[in-house]
Amino acid sequence: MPKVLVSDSIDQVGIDILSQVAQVDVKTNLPPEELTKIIPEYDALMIRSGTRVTAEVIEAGTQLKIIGRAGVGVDNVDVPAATRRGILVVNSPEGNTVAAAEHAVAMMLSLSRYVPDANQSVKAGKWDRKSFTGVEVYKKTLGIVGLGKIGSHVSSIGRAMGMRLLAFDPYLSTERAEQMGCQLVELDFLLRESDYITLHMPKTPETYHLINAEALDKMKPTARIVNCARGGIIDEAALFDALKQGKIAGAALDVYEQEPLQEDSALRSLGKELILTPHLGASTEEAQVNVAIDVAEQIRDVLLGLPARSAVNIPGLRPDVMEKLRPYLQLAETLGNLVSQLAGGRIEEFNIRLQGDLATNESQPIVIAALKGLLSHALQERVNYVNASIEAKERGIHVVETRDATVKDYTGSLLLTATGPLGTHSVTGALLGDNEIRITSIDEFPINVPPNRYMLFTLHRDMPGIIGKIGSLLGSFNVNIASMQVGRKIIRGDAVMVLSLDDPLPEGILNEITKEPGIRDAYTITLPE
Ligand SMILES: NC(=O)c1ccc[n+]([C@@H]2O[C@H](COP(=O)([O-])OP(=O)(O)OC[C@H]3O[C@@H](n4cnc5c(N)ncnc54)[C@H](O)[C@@H]3O)[C@@H](O)[C@H]2O)c1
Ligand SMILES: O=C(O)CC[C@@H](O)C(=O)O
Repeated sequence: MPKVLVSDSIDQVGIDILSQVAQVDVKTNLPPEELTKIIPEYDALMIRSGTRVTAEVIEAGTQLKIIGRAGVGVDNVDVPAATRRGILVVNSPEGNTVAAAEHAVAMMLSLSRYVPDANQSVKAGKWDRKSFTGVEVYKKTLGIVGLGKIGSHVSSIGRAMGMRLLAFDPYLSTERAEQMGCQLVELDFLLRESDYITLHMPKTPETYHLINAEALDKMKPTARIVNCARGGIIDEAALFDALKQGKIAGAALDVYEQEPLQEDSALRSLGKELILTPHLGASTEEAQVNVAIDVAEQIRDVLLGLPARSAVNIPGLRPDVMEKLRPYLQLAETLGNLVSQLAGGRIEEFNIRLQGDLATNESQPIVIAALKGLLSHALQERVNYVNASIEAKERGIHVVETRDATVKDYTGSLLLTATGPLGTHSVTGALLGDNEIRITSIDEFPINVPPNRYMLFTLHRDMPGIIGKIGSLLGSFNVNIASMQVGRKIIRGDAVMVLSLDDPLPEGILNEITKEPGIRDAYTITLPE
């Protein structure tokens, strides 16, 4: 019988499902070295947010076939390490949406009426009504940052409470936001206008410390902010200062830069202007049943040799089909991610062209992988091989799929074209003999470069000296160039330059590059590791 380790507390309904096919051991609060020691015995691991599944744990898990996260975020799992070992990582992208949204609203109302402090005061034997005069949310402006599943649910509750709704989401169309009764605005406007701000986006390099001292300075002195998304999106030190100095009226946090929150965190010393909960967003009976069923069923199915329905890293395909398609799925995801960044993220139209040997009906998973790549910059681990098409549809992206078997440059190639705020951009890619990914054209300019974590693309006039200028400019910002290639159609016409960089591009440098004579446009790209 296979063995499953459950290392965080999950609802009994999940244990019952797993017990149908496996021996289930529940061992919570394991120190990391103990987990690494016992993991070789197990075929599956089921966790919540408490267990850190590091590359070391994955390396030690020689029998592991699947890691199930009873919840959405897989930021506590080293997913690339699992993928390298062929271990499925599954989650429950929607099981706790309502719970998290309701917790954010509860925080907003508690902040407005000082419910936690008033309760403590009465329990301490007092009858103090004066200290707890609150404010109403009716007719106030609610700024939602990240209008995905949870943000949308918060918007419908906000609307029902008579609030004016603003939203900032760089990956969502104005039409989709309007359908939810929200006015899509820039972040600056939202920060300045909102009485309440609630955060519902993933933690990414882009959103890390998005709410810093500068952002807090822009908020009204009467504004209140709620973070039930991920720790690190708000700079906690800056928030402490802003609350202490009365720059904003209040904040409520469910998530922290470090969890559990350090015992000596300065945040614990603040008064009724700050409400803290211990990552309770998903802690409802209903959500815990939903996520436990969602994930336990997937672990059970995989142990029975069936596909998983919500795999974050590998689609649920038959192993032989998967073996053949795996390099193409990687190609499609990488190109999808790249073209979405070139087009500016908020994609309106997406064209997927399967060429050469890929122009068959068996290539459908490649189309899905391209969509997953397209959305992954915005949605991170919440987009998977199952929901990618639905997510694209719900975001109003017009997807066109074509096949052309006559293109013979490579055995099979993929041409992706996306239209977004930065215009229409295209990228072609193929696999070399040893399944190495190559980007073979950008905006129809022929190139031949492997994808890299950090890349810079320029569209420029092909003229002497331009490459040297960009090289020196990057050097002056201490950015090391790993490789460089130019693609052009005619000599001294337009050209693209593709630079693979060892370091991310520092802020402001893109502006400097576009100011150089001859440079028409420049784009910076970050691909997953
Ligand atoms: N506190 C909890 O217990 C709890 C429970 C569930 C989810 N969460 C967290 O809540 C957050 C939202 O989850 P969801 O299920 O709604 O995700 P989702 O993927 O459905 O929505 C996320 C939204 O954020 C947007 N986004 C991406 N980058 C952005 C940026 N830079 N600025 C603004 N918006 C951006 C995306 O376009 C998307 O619309 C996640 O961080 C998730 O991990 C927390
Ligand atoms: O309670 C949990 O397991 C964390 C929930 C939440 O942060 C998630 O990512 O699903």
